[in-house]
Amino acid sequence: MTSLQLSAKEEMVERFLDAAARGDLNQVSTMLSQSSSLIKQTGYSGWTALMLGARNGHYPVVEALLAHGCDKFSVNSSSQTAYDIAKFWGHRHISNLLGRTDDGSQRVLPGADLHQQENYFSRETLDRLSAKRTDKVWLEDKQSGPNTVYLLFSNCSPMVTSLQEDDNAGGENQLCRFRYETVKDLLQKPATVLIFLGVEKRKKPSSQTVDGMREPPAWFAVNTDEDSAELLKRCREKNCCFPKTPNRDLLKFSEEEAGIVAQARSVLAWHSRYSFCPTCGSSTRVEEGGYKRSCLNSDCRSLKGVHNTCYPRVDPVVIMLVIHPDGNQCLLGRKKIFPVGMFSCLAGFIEPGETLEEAVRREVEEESGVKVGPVQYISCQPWPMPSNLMIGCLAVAISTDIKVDEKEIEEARWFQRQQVIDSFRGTRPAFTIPPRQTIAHQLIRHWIGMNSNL
Ligand SMILES: NC(=O)C1=CN([C@@H]2O[C@H](COP(=O)(O)OP(=O)(O)OC[C@H]3O[C@@H](n4cnc5c(N)ncnc54)[C@H](O)[C@@H]3O)[C@@H](O)[C@H]2O)C=CC1
Ligand SMILES: [Mg+2]
Ligand SMILES: [Mg+2]
Ligand SMILES: [Mg+2]
Ligand SMILES: [Zn+2]
Repeated sequence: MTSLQLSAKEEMVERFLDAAARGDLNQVSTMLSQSSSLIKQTGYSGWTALMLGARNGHYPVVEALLAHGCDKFSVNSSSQTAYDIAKFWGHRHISNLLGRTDDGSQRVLPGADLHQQENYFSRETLDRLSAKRTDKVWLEDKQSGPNTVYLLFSNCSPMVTSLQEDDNAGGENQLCRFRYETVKDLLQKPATVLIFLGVEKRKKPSSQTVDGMREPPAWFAVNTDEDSAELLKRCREKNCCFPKTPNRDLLKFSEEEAGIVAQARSVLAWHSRYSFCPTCGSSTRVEEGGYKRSCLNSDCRSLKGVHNTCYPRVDPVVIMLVIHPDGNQCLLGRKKIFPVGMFSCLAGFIEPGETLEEAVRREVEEESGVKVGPVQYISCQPWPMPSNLMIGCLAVAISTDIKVDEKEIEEARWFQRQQVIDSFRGTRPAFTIPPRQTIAHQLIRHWIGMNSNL
């Protein structure tokens, strides 16, 4: 396409991108002051100004774009961020700048790659204030506070409002929020479980108003055995519901709400499964803002010393993308229950007395027959179904013959890097990639972004 065929706007975007690629800081700054939206535009190459500045080693341009608040996590069509590009081309000073976390911790851990992937269910919107869980007076005061927020759960599913897709950034479900007056009768019922989730994290001090002087709102989750139709009557909005496909619907929240749901649902699921003392079978009492169950039998061993049976459990699971020794293929598998055509990373529960590296090697060999050498941790994800912690790793295979364990896996296959890229793009997909909310999706994306030939 010649420049004559470009619209005025497209032409401006191309001039801006060209300035960033050439390292013309003056022109980049001038154009940004005229039109700030240029910062997120991509040209025909699918690259942003930040990516082009990073590709060509223009530190001042990258610095200026970051100062203007550009999104350093946006990716090009090969799923690479500006950081990946700078690192690949050996512009260390730029990859260090792009990889820097806000607290400057990269300087404390030199050489560490601190550009951590944020996974769905991982965002901490609330400050858990765990020290307040034993402060009964403070907790009771918070329960009836005028700005306290309650979430209602039935059978460990949250009550939600279903939104049209564009109503809410990234989410189709929104948690229904209640005040004390609407739920206070429920709190009196013996079967109700109340969890203190935390208080809202303070926003930056710049937005200080009269409101800013108040204590941040506390959040609680309530699970009751009241009939779900009765619970819905408390809600004045028309389209509130308890989702019919609870697990799938947990993937439809905004990032902020997903983190809260992960916390609440895992703790509530623990209560629903551990109502009696695991040590002696007696009844238990809920304590510490819903974070402890103490045995009511005064002779019980669980009351002496610290017993992990009194606290909510987390089950660690390793999930790994196994890379072929040639570096250009990855191993994916499918379970019978997966949607048709979907392949995902292999995964498995860590067993007692096992390191995460050994768990990766054992699970991969059990499920696919492939032997694994080096293992590298990448990122993790709370997975509240009911309370797993998915520990995401890359692993390098040292053998390649596949022999699946048919009890666990229907099929496992090596996929070429190009097949994976095509599947991300949706062009001639060889298989379906798991949804973006899963750490499996993010691990596959990470590998694609890591060692591509730009
Ligand atoms: N977020 C994500 O991207 C993904 C999440 N997952 C989650 O990881 C979990 C584990 O993966 P699998 O391949 O099923 O594990 P797996 O390969 O260890 O096999 C599951 C079997 O392990 C046994 N097991 C051992 N400890 C267990 C425990 N604490 N809880 C339940 N079963 C236990 C059971 O016999 C179960 O049938 C799944 O339940 C799934 O929810 C799995 C894949 C992707
Ligand atoms: Mg498995
Ligand atoms: Mg297994
Ligand atoms: Mg297993
Ligand atoms: Zn007991």
